[in-house]
Amino acid sequence: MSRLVVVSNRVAVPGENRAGGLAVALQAALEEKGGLWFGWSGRTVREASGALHEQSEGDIRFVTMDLNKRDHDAYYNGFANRTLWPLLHFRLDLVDYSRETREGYRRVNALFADKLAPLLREDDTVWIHDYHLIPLAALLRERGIGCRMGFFLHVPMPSPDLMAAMPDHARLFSTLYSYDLIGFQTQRDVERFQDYVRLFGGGRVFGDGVLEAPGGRRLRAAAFPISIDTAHIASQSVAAINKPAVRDLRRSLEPRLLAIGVDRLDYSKGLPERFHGFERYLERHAGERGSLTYLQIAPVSRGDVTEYRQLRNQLEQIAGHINGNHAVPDWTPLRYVNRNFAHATLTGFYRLARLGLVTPLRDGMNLVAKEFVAAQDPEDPGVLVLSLLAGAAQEMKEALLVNPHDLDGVADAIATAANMPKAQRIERWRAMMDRLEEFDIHAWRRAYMAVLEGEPALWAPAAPASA
Ligand SMILES: O=P(O)(O)OC[C@H]1O[C@H](O[C@H]2O[C@H](CO)[C@@H](O)[C@H](O)[C@H]2O)[C@H](O)[C@@H](O)[C@@H]1O
Ligand SMILES: O=c1ccn([C@@H]2O[C@H](COP(=O)(O)OP(=O)(O)O)[C@@H](O)[C@H]2O)c(=O)[nH]1
Repeated sequence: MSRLVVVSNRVAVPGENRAGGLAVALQAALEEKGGLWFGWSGRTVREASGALHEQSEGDIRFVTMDLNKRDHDAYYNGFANRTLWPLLHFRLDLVDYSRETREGYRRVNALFADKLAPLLREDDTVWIHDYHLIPLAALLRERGIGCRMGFFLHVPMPSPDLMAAMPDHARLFSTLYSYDLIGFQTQRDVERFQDYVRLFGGGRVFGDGVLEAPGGRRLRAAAFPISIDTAHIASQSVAAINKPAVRDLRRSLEPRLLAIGVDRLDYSKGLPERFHGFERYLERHAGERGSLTYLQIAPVSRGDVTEYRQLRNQLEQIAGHINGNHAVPDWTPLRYVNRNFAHATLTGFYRLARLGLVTPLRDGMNLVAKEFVAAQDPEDPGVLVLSLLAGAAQEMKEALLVNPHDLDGVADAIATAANMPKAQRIERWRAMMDRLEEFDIHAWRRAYMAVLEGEPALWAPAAPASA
């Protein structure tokens, strides 16, 4: 059996407790089979980039690499998060492109390849993750690595015309042809990538997910919707109810219902729109005022990037405005917390909540939506209000699906969820939970690996027949 080597920018090294679905999901995926996890150490150093650190936990060996400030600025803060992130989230208006950060991105990817290549064995299976590392397979192949290599894109694939708007797009995106399998979150992402290959990428698209690159190399592209460790989260949420932070939250709410949002502080998550939607709920459903408290957990993310700092200021202003207008001496409608919470604690918060608010403007998947469902009490589950524009909406049709730009729609969905009879809540929850139990994070890893390792598997979580 070949060894699994996972490569990602963000690595959940033991003791690390940072928000982000990729690290949470890959940790769960690696726990089952073990392997090597290679990536950035999370440290920016004064010296030259490239020092390696190694540690092990269980069957997982972690090897991480330091980056210096110049490289980190160009690669992570710059090209990854100011060029590719907005582009891939359909935000051409926020794309900041510079040749300098593009070169920094390439330089760091080349360093990843230099440091990783000597650690690889011929029969390894290498699984590279996300937009930070698009050219890595091509760079490894230049260094003589011949083993199977797969890529998984955790974020959306936008329409081809948007991709083609990025200067020099073909130079970057054509490096994807060096992989054997490219995984996407949804079928729509696959289709948009196929359109790009056909229209701008000089390649051909065949049935069954097969693509042909210019020059004749063949590879596959398919959808593998990422998931969560459903059974683990369900049992964690029961135990978490006794954690002091969860008990304190419950005590502070009574007798009011809780609506919860948990998102990195990122413009893709639609937080200003959600706050405004909540305010619209307070106005449109004035009779219910005081019956529900909205807790938004929003740990600061990518705080060195200008757009993220501006978002933080904007949210502070909107939150102040909402509470200033609607709070009464014994009730604050919106609790806005910029702290990162341990995953286990969050499961307890989810279980307390009657509503989960997940309304991104675009999201590759959104694991919080799935975690919220997995953490509910089967006898008295909460209701998920979910954006149509999150990848998760493709599989979670029993949520209350909303367009996050439609503030009245979000307001009314909050009211509907708050008043939904128990029988209907149970019915909707059960359907989503059944699917999450079947297609959990382990099924995701196995399905991807089965295709990458050459044994085609059917991975199509059946969409429910009706909403
Ligand atoms: O590593 P950071 O810059 O701190 O950001 C955290 C992660 O954000 C993004 O997560 C995505 O992956 C999730 C799991 O597949 C998915 O549910 C979500 O929709 C995506 O936004 C990013 O893609 C990761 O690389 C980051 O580590
Ligand atoms: O304070 C926090 C906030 C979030 N998360 C986790 O971060 C992940 C966020 O993943 P998601 O796919 O929803 O979005 P991303 O941040 O990856 O874009 C989820 O597993 C959350 O439980 C966490 O551990 N602590």
